Amino acid sequence: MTQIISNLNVTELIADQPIGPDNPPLLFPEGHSDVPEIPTQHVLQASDFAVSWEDNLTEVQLDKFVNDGWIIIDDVFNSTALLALQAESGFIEYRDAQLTAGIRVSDIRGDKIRWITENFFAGFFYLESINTLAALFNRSLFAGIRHSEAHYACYPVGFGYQWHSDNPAGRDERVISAVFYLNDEWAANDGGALEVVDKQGVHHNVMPVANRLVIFDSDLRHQVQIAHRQRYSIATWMRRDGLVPFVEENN
Ligand SMILES: O=C(O)CCC(=O)C(=O)O
Ligand SMILES: [Fe+2]
Repeated sequence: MTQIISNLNVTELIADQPIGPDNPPLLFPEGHSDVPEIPTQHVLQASDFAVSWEDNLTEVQLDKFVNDGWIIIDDVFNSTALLALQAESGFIEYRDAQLTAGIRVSDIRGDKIRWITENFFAGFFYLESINTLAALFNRSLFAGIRHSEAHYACYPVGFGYQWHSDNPAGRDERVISAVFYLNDEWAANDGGALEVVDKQGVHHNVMPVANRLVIFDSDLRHQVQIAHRQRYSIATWMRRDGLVPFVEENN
């Protein structure tokens, strides 16, 4: 099975232009002699993930976040960035998510995950863009975020994630949670909604549709309803503690 094919050291992500669902970004090993020289090809770069967060986080949105604890931003990235994230999410090797060190409880949490490190390509640009969103939350709401972390997640058919908050009891390092969805043409009968209880106690169902970012206070309770179709996302947390270098086990 492919190890990390989006490793920056060994691969280069090249996107044809124009790219579309039938022509996704391509991954080629560095120095690979068979790579075609197509002059219109575009190497993915951080600027492809530039988002004008100020335009999305209007006063109305910020007020809603303060009062209700959650907001949705749709159509977040341009199609190049979205396709690159979708392609990367489909290629990487996932591992079983853990609840506590070494213990897996798939009745509670059925997702398979892969933490995003600098060895990722699209995912790392995503995280950099999220950091500019965090800076905006710091400027406008004094959120006190010092770094962000994120993992790709894949929920197999028949799995969800039971009610929880993203800060385990006695912890408060996670300030804001954000989940970015990657699923084209997700229908209501595919299940897999994120059900979140807002600060007023109202339940909301959020469908995991591509290019949608749902942002919520990490203390809000939420669950992922059982998915009837494979469900892809990037779960993201903006944290108040300093950056801890992420060391991934090589197993
Ligand atoms: O994928 C989602 O909609 C939410 C995932 C979640 O709650 C988590 O990973 O903590
Ligand atoms: Fe969660």
